[in-house]
Parts: sequence; C-alpha cells; structure tokens
Amino acid sequence: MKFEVLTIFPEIIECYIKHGVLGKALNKGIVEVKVYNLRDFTSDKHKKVDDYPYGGGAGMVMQIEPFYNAIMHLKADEKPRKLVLLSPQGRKFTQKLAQKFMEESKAMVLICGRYEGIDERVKAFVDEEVSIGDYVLSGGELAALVIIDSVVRLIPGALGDELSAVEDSFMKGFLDYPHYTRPEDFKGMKVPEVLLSGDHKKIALWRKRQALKNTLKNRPDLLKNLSPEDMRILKELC
Ligand SMILES: NCc1ccc(-c2ccccc2)nc1
Repeated sequence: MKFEVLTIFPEIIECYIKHGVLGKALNKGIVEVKVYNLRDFTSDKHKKVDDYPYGGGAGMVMQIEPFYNAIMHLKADEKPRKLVLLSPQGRKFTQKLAQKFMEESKAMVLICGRYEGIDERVKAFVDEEVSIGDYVLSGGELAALVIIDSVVRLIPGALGDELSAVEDSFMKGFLDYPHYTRPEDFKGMKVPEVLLSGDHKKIALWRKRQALKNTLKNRPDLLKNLSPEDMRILKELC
C-alpha cells in the first residue's frame, strides 16, 4: 500500500509516521508514504499557495495550480491511485471505509488543505472527499494521518498476525470491551473476578455484554442488525 500526501506542512506527516505500528509497517515495507510539499509545485519565487477569496469574506483560499501540478506529476507514472480530499464536507470516514480503502486501493493520494479551504475546482481531479468528523481543523493533515493509521492497521501483517480487539469490535459494529492488566488491585480498584477465572467462555460472554453495554450507552446508533444472541444479551441489559 502506498500513500502520497500533498501538504504545505510535510513535517507534520513525516514526524508522525516514524512511530509505532506505522513506523514498523514502513520498516517492513508493508506500506510506503511519500510526502509532497505543495510549495514545490508553485511557479512564483515566493512559492505562493493561497490568495484572497473571490466574492470576499474572511481568510485565504488555497489556489488550484499547486494541487493541479502535483496531481499531474503523480499521474505521470500512469499507475492507478485513489485521490482523496480531506475536508469537513466529505463523506464520513468509518472503520468500514478504512477496510474498503485497504481492500480496493493499492495507492492513495491524500490531499490536505489549509487556510479557509481550497479552490473548489480541485475537486474535479479527486475521486473522494472524506471527513473524519464534524469539526473544523486547521488543515487536512491530521485527517490524513487518521486515514493512514487506520488503513495500515488493517493490512495483513501490519499488526503482527492478528487484528487487535479494537479493530475486531469496530468491524463487528460495536464499541470495545474494557481492558485490564496488572496489578490486580490498584488502591482498592479491583480487576473484575471473571477475568481472573480462566473460564474463557464466561470471559467471552462478559466481554460481549460489556461491549454491548458500552455501545448502548455511548453509541446506540451502532446497534443495528444484531444477531439473535446479541439481541438477547442487549434485552437483559435494558
Ligand atoms: N474532517 C476533518 C477536517 C478535514 C479537513 C479540514 C480542513 C480545515 C482547513 C482547511 C482545509 C481542510 N478540517 C476538518
């Protein structure tokens, strides 16, 4: 999987990807991340990337030319790639979309805006506009990192041999169950007895109940298409 990121702040991306699972995946060659500074695709000596908005209003808008030049530069190798613009107006990014990106795209271009946004005409050159949530950030870079991180974790081999419980639960459409580790008693706060029982069937049932309880409490919108067993457990919780 290859990610190509277009941004005016390459260091934001370069710093983050060195660490943790992403860093390991890069070292293993499971993923490649190339970062391009949009200023390198300008044609003026000041490397200008923004200008005043037509129609007036506050702030500046990023000009189309650097984006266009960068996209044409990438497309010169004629390899297939999915071009994704990060924006608050995009389609909501979910674990399922992360799975879809991982399965369908060999290469993704993540296009990061700044300022008040980017010239609308850039969208003529992208495949998808994606939002990681209903809030405005200072730019698309954090959203790009969210997408890279969540997609890379799904690549077979990136996490060692198995997905984590978190991915598992989100893939099933629930929130995660609680996790505990040593010490067994921290200032009187004890680990639930069931987790010390060694009874794996009981532990699995407890975890499912907790995951459903958490989901019911914090994300009832995720509780759809439940299996009869999960529905039975949920009814006990209500
Ligand atoms: N969905 C999160 C998100 C993504 C991008 C931006 C953004 C902010 C400023 C300029 C260009 C993009 N904001 C929020």
